[in-house]
Amino acid sequence: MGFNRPITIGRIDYANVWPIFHYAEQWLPQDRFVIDRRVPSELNKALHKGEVDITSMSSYAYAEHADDYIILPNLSVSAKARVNSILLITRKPIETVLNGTIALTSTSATSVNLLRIIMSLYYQASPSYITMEPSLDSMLEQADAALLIGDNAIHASWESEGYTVIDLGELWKNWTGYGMTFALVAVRKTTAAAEPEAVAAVLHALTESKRFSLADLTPLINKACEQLGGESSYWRRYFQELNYDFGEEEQAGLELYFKYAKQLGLLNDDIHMQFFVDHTALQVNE
Ligand SMILES: C=C(O[C@@H]1C=C(C(=O)O)C=C[C@H]1O)C(=O)O
Repeated sequence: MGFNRPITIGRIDYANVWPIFHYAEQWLPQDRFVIDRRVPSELNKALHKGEVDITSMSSYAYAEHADDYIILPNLSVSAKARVNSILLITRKPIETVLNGTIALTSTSATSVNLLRIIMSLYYQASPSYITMEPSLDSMLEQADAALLIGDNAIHASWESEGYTVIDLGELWKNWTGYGMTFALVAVRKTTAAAEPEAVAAVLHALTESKRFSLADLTPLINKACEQLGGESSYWRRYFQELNYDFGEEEQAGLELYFKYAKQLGLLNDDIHMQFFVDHTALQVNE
């Protein structure tokens, strides 16, 4: 029983998902699929409310409603170490920050909770937190440090002379030995049941887009320089240091994050990740 309407796909409105979406958008027919671009925190809510059917989203927000969602396999926004766009930025000594106030971007779910985990379990500190729109200057007027993600973090890092900048992907790697998965692509269970072929088509388009993008980063790098500024060498390294897979290694890192989040009361339940299986790919030979 299919939907009598187009399938809505949520696209994170940051450069970090470009490899997964760049080509896919052109390949998915517009009469069947609608792309909705928003920041992660808005897409997280939209999936929960059913305003989007399939979306790139915060891995933390997936976990909050894991029973209602299914993960599209081997797609993510992860980092093996440095992520370059999830940054705690301050002008003050770290001791002041640990005992002070941190402004958190309103656009994130994974990274704000990663920071809480790092503060509690790594630094054994309990700073105060306030949530704000992502603007470094106003955040640092009201707090001792700011957590930014995505394009806002990238732009802030280009203007960060004289600031201390902590890359949370790098800190997580040095602390735990694991990589970190910040975003996943998930589908509502009801959509996967009603529209398995459409979901399989989206999975195929995103997987092929990732493959094409990573085989030749130049078109994405040119687009990033044009739309977001910066040097092509920056963007080449940015896309190369991100990791778009979600295999055993990435799952192990994310499972540790979920475990710490539960330990701190940031998640209620143990998470059992469920993956979409593309039955349309199974050929029956008679
Ligand atoms: C690598 C990133 O990963 C992301 C971080 C997210 C979060 O903190 O909730 C959500 C999606 C991604 O945008 C980034 O934002 O730069």
